[in-house]
Amino acid sequence: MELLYTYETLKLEFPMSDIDKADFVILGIPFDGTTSYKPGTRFGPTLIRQATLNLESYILDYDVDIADVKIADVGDLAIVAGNPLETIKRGIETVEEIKKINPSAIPVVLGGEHSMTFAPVKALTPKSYVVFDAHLDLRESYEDNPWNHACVARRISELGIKVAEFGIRSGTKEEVEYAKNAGIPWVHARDYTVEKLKKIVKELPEPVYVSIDIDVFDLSMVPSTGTPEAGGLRFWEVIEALEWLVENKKIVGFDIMEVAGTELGDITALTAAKLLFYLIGMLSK
Ligand SMILES: N=C(N)NCCCCNCCCN
Ligand SMILES: [Mn+2]
Ligand SMILES: [Mn+2]
Repeated sequence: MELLYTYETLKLEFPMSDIDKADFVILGIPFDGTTSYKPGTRFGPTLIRQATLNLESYILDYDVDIADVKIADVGDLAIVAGNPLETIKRGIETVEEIKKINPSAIPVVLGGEHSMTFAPVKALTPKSYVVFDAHLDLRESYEDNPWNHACVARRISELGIKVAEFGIRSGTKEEVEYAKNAGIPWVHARDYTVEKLKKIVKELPEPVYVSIDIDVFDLSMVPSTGTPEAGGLRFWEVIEALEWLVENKKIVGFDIMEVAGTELGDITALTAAKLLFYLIGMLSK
């Protein structure tokens, strides 16, 4: 089924479901028009899908086989090159189309730069936004653009959605001030513990949208990303947090953003593909 603004792309290797029968609907948003350091996150959706070919579909520790999960993949959004706001508008319309066809499906967005997260969040209207990221993303504007990827959490906060951030190790004094005044809790990567996450997240209203900026992981695991930062979280630390989140909060959607790269089999895409399987797996258990 073709939606207004999407086109067919590489699919996962096992049979995919139709949107109306799916539990998860994958949408790629290959936009990297505002990336400020390393380019290439436009290739993220394709690189992540291709990296899943390397993985067993059976998740040992969950006893869940992703191949048995009803997943639809609508392909990638037809972006508007260089225009984040127009692309976001198309993204909002597309996620709304998906929910109209199948209100119970969980949209899964593969980025593309983090500014695109505004689209599923605006379409799904969660009460809370939990983000794993190296960056606060609370700038008012960056490089003369309020829709820059460094501003996405601020645009979401301005919708009245409760924001909580984990794995942070980059931001400006102004962003820290904004977080304080807006009541946005955030945990620095060096101080992170799952107990601190639980204490903050358990107070958040539901439903929750979960966003993973792949640069939350340590640089060694994700060298191909828009703005890489050393000192990140470990893979199983984030999985442990997500498992608790999924167990304790209603999740309306999630995304994996800022995966860049130019080569098939890039380790950043492999990290993202494993994360994608684990997220779908834990939500399917
Ligand atoms: N959310 C983000 N990815 N933020 C990145 C902002 C750009 C940081 N570069 C600072 C440049 C100063 N030399
Ligand atoms: Mn980000
Ligand atoms: Mn980031």
